[in-house]
Amino acid sequence: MNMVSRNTMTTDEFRAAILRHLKYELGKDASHASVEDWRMALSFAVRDQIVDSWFAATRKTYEAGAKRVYYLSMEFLIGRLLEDGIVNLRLVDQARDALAALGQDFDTVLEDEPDAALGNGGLGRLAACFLESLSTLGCPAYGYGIRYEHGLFRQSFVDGRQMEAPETWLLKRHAWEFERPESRYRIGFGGEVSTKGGKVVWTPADSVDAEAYDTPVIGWQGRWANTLRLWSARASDTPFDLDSFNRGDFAGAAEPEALARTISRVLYPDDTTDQGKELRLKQEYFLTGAALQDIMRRFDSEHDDLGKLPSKVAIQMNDTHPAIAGPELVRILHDERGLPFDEAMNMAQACLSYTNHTLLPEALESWHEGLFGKLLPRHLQIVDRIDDAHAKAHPSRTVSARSDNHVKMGELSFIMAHKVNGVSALHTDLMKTTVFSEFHRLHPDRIINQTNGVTPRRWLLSCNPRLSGLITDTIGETWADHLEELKGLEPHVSDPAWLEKYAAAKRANKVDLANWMSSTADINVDPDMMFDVQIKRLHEYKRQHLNILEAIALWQEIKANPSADWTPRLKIFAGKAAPGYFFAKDIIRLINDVAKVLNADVETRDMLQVAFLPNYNVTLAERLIPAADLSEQISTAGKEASGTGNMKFALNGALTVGTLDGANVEIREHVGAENFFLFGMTADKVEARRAIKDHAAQAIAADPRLAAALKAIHDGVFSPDEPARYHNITENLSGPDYFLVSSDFTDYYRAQREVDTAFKDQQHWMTMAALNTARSGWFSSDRTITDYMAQIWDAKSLRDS
Ligand SMILES: [N-]=[N+]=N[C@]1([C@H](N)O)O[C@H](CO)[C@@H](O)[C@H](O)[C@H]1O
Repeated sequence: MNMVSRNTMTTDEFRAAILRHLKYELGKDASHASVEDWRMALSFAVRDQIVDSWFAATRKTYEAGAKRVYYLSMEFLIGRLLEDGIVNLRLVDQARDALAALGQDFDTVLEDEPDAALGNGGLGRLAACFLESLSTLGCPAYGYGIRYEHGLFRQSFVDGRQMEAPETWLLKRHAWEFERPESRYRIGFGGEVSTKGGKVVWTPADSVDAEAYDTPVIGWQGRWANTLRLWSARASDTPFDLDSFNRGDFAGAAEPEALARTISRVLYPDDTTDQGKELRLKQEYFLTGAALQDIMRRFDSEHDDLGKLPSKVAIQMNDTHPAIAGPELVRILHDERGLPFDEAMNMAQACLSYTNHTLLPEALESWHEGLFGKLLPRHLQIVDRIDDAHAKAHPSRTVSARSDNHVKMGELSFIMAHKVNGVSALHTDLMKTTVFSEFHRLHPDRIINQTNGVTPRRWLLSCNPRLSGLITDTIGETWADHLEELKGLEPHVSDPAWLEKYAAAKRANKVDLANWMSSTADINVDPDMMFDVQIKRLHEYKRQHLNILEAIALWQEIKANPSADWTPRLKIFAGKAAPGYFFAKDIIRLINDVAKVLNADVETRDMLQVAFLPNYNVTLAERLIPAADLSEQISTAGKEASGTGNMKFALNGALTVGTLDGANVEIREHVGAENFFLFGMTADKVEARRAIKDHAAQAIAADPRLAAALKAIHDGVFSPDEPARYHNITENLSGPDYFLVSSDFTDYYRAQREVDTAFKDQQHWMTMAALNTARSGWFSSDRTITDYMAQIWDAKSLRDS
């Protein structure tokens, strides 16, 4: 059996460590300690071991003069870190037993930790999974991001409407960051560009300081740890204006610090939408400028030959948000280090690579030259020279980084990157045939695919201990960082006794979720219902409104045929809408209004219920995914670049009902078409259908169920006190319906009835579920990062050296 080394710390040693930290770090004795005190004491005890690995990894990297990967991202959706540390250090039993010996409940202590919600959705969570895999693989790396005081807003519902409140993770103590006052950089904005002594000099008008906060990121078995360095904004000069204070202008006195801190105050809550706000551009340059100064300082401290830079530094731009890294690195190499412009440009390009995460036009960042030039006058000049150099090298080109008085960040990133990747096979193909088709013609080898992945430590081992226990009992433990070994489960799937255990794990997870829902959200559900789950950001292309439309049609069918052999189903929704995205917020309200009617309907509620759980975040996902039977991945084909929730569900034995979009395509290839409920138009069919003027009306005319469901919404069945409340939705779905909800409805309804039939045969269903788990090993972020290391970064693991 493939065993993994144990953590040698004993429960007694661990208990002593917790007590030592409680006394000397928190100044508390056990009898007066709060749950937060115990959480902090436990965290410090875990952190001790993480810091040991961290120091060892840092030392090894320096001694080897190794190449480092720098992952620049405006988002790192970390979630909680305590359990992640305990699981990666293999200290679960010791922690649980040590706390029990101290009269404390492990789960209660874990529950006390706030989520670090420093991201919007998939892009941010991917960055966090990538850092954990970089550490697990022992690849020297830094994540660079912003230490937002307020992460993604807290969501609640009032009369079914989304309400937003500031997120306040920093109001609670946490043990995972080390302030680094010595790592502080000045970031300039605005001002003048002049030439002095033949050299171009940029003299910023304003500046803020970026101060570093380091969080160690531990890998599997604690064999390596890398650094997540988050920047916090500080006033460059005097943070406090004493003169104003003495004049009694107290607000004025605090203004310098308050203004500076604005830059790292809050995360912009938009997922796949370009905000285009000045503060956002300032945030992007703040992150990138600080990161590049830090990267160059570290390089200079180890190397005195600038020519070595590309062989020691690999910089990944997580979408276009840090795309200013191109002009900034050229500015440093040309203006400050004196390299000729073309040489500086080529060297920068050799260091830089760019990941595109979406094709949605509204998400592709572009800045008006007025704003860009005002904030970054020298960078605008450099962008123009970069664009001119590219035009000179490619006279036939029809694209540029500068057009319609804007700086196009996608085009700039493409020109400044030596490799550009998409995040699923379909998405990468669509990049080559749509938004980047001309660039692909000019640079046929630059676009490559790196299908996303998820870390199996958080998304299986930690969040689903029952299933993980069964897997380990069956194939040993090395699957945790060799996820392809899950294939070893296949021979056991046909063993009824084994399958029984598999089913029991799923059922017990569902019971846990049902208990949690009744205790926290006062929703009482039967764990034998099918748990049908759609959890992701609210967006029309993700089609949560198609899902609720199907629920309404099913409800109407059940009411028409109450005695039919229906499959009891609970539809669970969770997800936030960007505060300014009103159509998405109306979809949330509609789902809550439908839930109110359906859950109160005594004739049908045993057959169909709907629940929208508030404040979706990483921790709620960890609670929902292990308990799911059905995973809703129903986006309009060609719109979801990859998806990563889809991978987490398949890994945890939820069957997918989905379109051939993003990574759904590859999930279906890996798990087998017979273990996937496919529906809907393919990406090429979508374009053709959308070209038909009245495509929605045709679909509605052809499907009475669809017509009846839309009519119920339109007539105010779910909003009797305001019948016209959802006319904007019904008019959209029977009119423009850009995301083809109506045109895909009939096939979706058909697929859902197939799901109902399949779920009745639990033996068959669980067989399909177990095969999903067994065949999802490829979707580990360890595989993804291994490929990035080989095909983009040319970086090596130092873990076992
Ligand atoms: N921005 N962005 N893009 C996304 C997600 N919304 O964060 O990136 C994710 C990570 O690559 C993708 O899985 C997802 O399809 C895509 O829409």
